[in-house]
Amino acid sequence: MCAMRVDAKVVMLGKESVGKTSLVERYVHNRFLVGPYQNTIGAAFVAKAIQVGDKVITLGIWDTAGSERYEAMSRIYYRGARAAVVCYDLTDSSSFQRAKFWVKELQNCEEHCKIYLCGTKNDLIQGDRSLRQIDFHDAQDFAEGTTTTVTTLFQKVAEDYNDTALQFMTEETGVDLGQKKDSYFYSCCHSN
Ligand SMILES: Nc1nc2c(ncn2[C@@H]2O[C@H](COP(=O)(O)OP(=O)(O)OP(=O)(O)O)[C@@H](O)[C@H]2O)c(=O)[nH]1
Repeated sequence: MCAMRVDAKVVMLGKESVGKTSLVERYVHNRFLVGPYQNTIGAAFVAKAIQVGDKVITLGIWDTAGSERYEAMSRIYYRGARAAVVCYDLTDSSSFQRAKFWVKELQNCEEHCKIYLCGTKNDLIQGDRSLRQIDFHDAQDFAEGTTTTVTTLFQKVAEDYNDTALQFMTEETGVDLGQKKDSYFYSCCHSN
């Protein structure tokens, strides 16, 4: 058996039932789980290799449980993460409050973790605009850019990781790097 070497740890955070597991399932296995909702207990791990230019970056994705009951455990999973995908349900304003909580916590505790804010269940608001509870501009206040699909979101995570890794290498050799970006946000509006 051959174990996969993980280059970057990625953590999924957000209120329960916002769709973190569905997002990871969609991205890694290209499927949407049907049937009754099953909450994540503790956390689940999956690794995925992504081509970035001529390199292959392997993301190790920790899908945490959203229930506040598991909050202390989620903290263990974000330690040392290079990226956090913080999810909120576009039809649930309380999930946006919870997302803000995680963003603040990551900003305070994980200075090298890049934060990607991700609005989920876009299909529901496409079907009925009145269901939208979080204004695009509210999310934009937290975001520096947008991606539209799950694939582009994780591709961006891998590319940003690659750029930062290169930056650290250059720093060590003492070459001038120009501007340094430590932490910023991306917003993604799809779960497909
Ligand atoms: N309509 C719609 N439903 C979704 C979407 N993503 C997830 N769901 C549904 O929302 C429910 C919760 O999805 P999960 O992916 O299990 O949510 P989670 O954030 O992992 O939940 P926890 O494990 O409790 O933290 C399930 O019934 C999903 O089918 C989406 O994009 N659109």
